[in-house]
Amino acid sequence: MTRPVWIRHASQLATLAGGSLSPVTGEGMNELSIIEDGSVWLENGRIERVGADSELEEVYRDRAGEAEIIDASGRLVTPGLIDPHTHLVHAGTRQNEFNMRLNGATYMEIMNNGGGIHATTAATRNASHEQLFDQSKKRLDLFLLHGVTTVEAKSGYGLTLEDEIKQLEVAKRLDAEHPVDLVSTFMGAHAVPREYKEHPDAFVDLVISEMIPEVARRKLAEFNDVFCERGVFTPEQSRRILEAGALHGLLPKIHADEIEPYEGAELAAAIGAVSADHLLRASDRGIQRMAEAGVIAVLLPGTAFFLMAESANGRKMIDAGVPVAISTDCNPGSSPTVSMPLIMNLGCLKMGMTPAEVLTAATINAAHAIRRAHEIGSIEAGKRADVTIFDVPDFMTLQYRYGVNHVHTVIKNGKVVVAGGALV
Ligand SMILES: N=CN[C@@H](CCC(=O)O)C(=O)O
Ligand SMILES: [Zn+2]
Repeated sequence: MTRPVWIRHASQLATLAGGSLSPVTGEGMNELSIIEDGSVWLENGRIERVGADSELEEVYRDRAGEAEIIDASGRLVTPGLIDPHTHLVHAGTRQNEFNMRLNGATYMEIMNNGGGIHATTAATRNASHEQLFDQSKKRLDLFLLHGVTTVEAKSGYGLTLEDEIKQLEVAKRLDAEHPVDLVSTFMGAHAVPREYKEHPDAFVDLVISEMIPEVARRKLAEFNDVFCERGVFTPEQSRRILEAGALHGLLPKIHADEIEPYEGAELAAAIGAVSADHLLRASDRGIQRMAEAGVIAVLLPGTAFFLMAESANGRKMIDAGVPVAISTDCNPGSSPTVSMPLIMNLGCLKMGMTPAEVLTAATINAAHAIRRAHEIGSIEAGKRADVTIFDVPDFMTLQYRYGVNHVHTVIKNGKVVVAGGALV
């Protein structure tokens, strides 16, 4: 049995309370529900009580001896960060392509010439379960060191039933064996594999008739995602794939309007997707429709940064009433980072978001984007005891002193898993 943990005297305890029922929008994204000189009691893996330190002192004085006490004086305490969009489970790296892009090649040119997603697909197909597990676990350790306690992970580098299942099984094992929780998404429609180059519709049929039913039958994923992009999957193919997934209980997500405007945001709204992700080139009409339909925009400013493209217009989306979440998009081609703190910095610097908005986007709205807001994303009694402590005094300094990992302590399920910036 783990001891209770009592976090005391946080200079700012950003609880993000009050947003669990529906994604936070508009001015609400600036409301962090901060408690100064804040205090949290964690017990049996749950948050038991949250409030001013003087209030918890009254309640827990007699039990102080039982608890592991963490003095958070001068520090910022937030919900454990949540990354709602990653391609965590993959083999190999693509620094050669980075160099090619720096020399003028484009992301899509590289992919159309057999590199890009195809290169990682070949490496992932060739890797054993054990090799994939080891490589992905290293990345997951780094996520934890950067304050992240829950990660969404997509398949999509197998592109055969067997290899997609291999990726999803690695994710399932990581979820079981690693402190970070994983939420799985099936993304068999990440690219048309080379062997189907001349018959893309036959591959779409395979995804629909064989892959989706089997992944759902084995309960290996909760979400279904597709790369809707000119030269990859058309909006019509994407719609078929997402509707087929929904019939099997897989909730739709979509990689939309990343490289070119392609009516992905409009499609997300039309089918009621949980989220539309990327949106660098989303149209004003698409943004409006997403706001009306309540589709969450999962914005990935690291991808725009690394692809040297103009970022999604987070400011415009928030002002239009779209609920915004942010994510690393961790993958070996377009965003090989594991740093949610850096992503929050980029949210401010490249997407016009405020320090408060990026924290909302990386916690409670990220929880909504993976349908976990009833469990995580805020520091409220009854929720899972996932908490991150930063060695900065307030949420503004977290963005101001950019590019640095300020994570000091991470508590996952009520257990201290990072202390003094190192894995315990
Ligand atoms: N755009 C599609 N998929 C990934 C990149 C995958 C890769 O390049 O390996 C993304 O979200 O950016
Ligand atoms: Zn992605």
